[in-house]
Amino acid sequence: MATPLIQISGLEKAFTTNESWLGQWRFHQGKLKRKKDSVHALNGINLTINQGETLCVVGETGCGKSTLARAIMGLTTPSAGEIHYLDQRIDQLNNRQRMFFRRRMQMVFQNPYASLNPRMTVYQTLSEPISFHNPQLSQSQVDEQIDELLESVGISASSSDRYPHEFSGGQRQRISLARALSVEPDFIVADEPLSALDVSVQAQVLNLMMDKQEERNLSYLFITHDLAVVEHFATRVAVMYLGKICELAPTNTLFSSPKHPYTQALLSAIPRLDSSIAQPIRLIGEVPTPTEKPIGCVFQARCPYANPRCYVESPAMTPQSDSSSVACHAIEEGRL
Ligand SMILES: Nc1ncnc2c1ncn2[C@@H]1O[C@H](COP(=O)(O)OP(=O)(O)OP(=O)(O)O)[C@@H](O)[C@H]1O
Repeated sequence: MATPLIQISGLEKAFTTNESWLGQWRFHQGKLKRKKDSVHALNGINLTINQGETLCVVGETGCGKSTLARAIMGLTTPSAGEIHYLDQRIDQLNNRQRMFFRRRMQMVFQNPYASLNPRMTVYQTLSEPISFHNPQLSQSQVDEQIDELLESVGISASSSDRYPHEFSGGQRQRISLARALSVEPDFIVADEPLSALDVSVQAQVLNLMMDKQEERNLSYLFITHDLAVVEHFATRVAVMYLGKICELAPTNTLFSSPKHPYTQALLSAIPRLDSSIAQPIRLIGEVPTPTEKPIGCVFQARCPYANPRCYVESPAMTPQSDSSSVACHAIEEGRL
């Protein structure tokens, strides 16, 4: 039985895009009115991440994947909803209260060069979190941990006095991973950690992450656009569209029988050698702007199965017989 590590319920995030008081005034029907413009990045996310699993989040650009990751890590404050780490609510913590969770939860970013301090050597980058979270360790114990950590991610311990710019992209991402692992977390959020790397290096970093997961029973929230990586790496997959999850399923189930029309379109775009597999599904219609809070199903404008109900009522995530859950009226009504 899977044990939930992170539980997210009703998570919403709206960004105000015209913060300045002056910028909020508009002429509307001959009258001057004040209006804050918002981008609704997350529109009610419910999600559980279990201990030891890799939950991959996929969806097209701007659907809210990074905002979800940042909200979990406390890097952006949600507008509504709750996030729990085991039985502790963590979305309202101040910096001091969050300190314990910084140790338990770490993040690896897309661009390893931007996320490493260029003025710090690898030794300094790693010794800071280790010493901060383990004040009882002597200097020689810290040094020993750094050497072990570097060797474990395939970086020679003798290069610890070098700066980030002296390493390749793949090596820098390994150092970022070593920094995340240095505090022995339970959970790592990885926001497109492979996209800045070339394909052979991607495979090395991915294998390293899988090894570390096995060694330490780590849980990952892994954001990627690469469906081949998802198929290889994920335990479960959450498909997002316009700030909502439209399908959540074990990886095999999702790839063998995608249910939501958006998931079907997304997976049909994967090039396959087998020509008997159906042609890519082309989605028609525009992606609605996230400045308007969606009414009804978020996918309505592009869905070939949309009926009047889809324009007024938001579909709830409904469990299916094969352990997946889908939010779609057409499936619920047996039209798909
Ligand atoms: N700080 C911000 N201020 C205003 N709008 C923002 C901010 N951060 C994100 N957004 C908006 O929120 C929406 C979701 O953005 P987010 O970065 O989470 O998407 P994403 O799915 O991670 O995209 P990508 O795959 O391109 O990284 C987008 O419309 C984006 O423009």
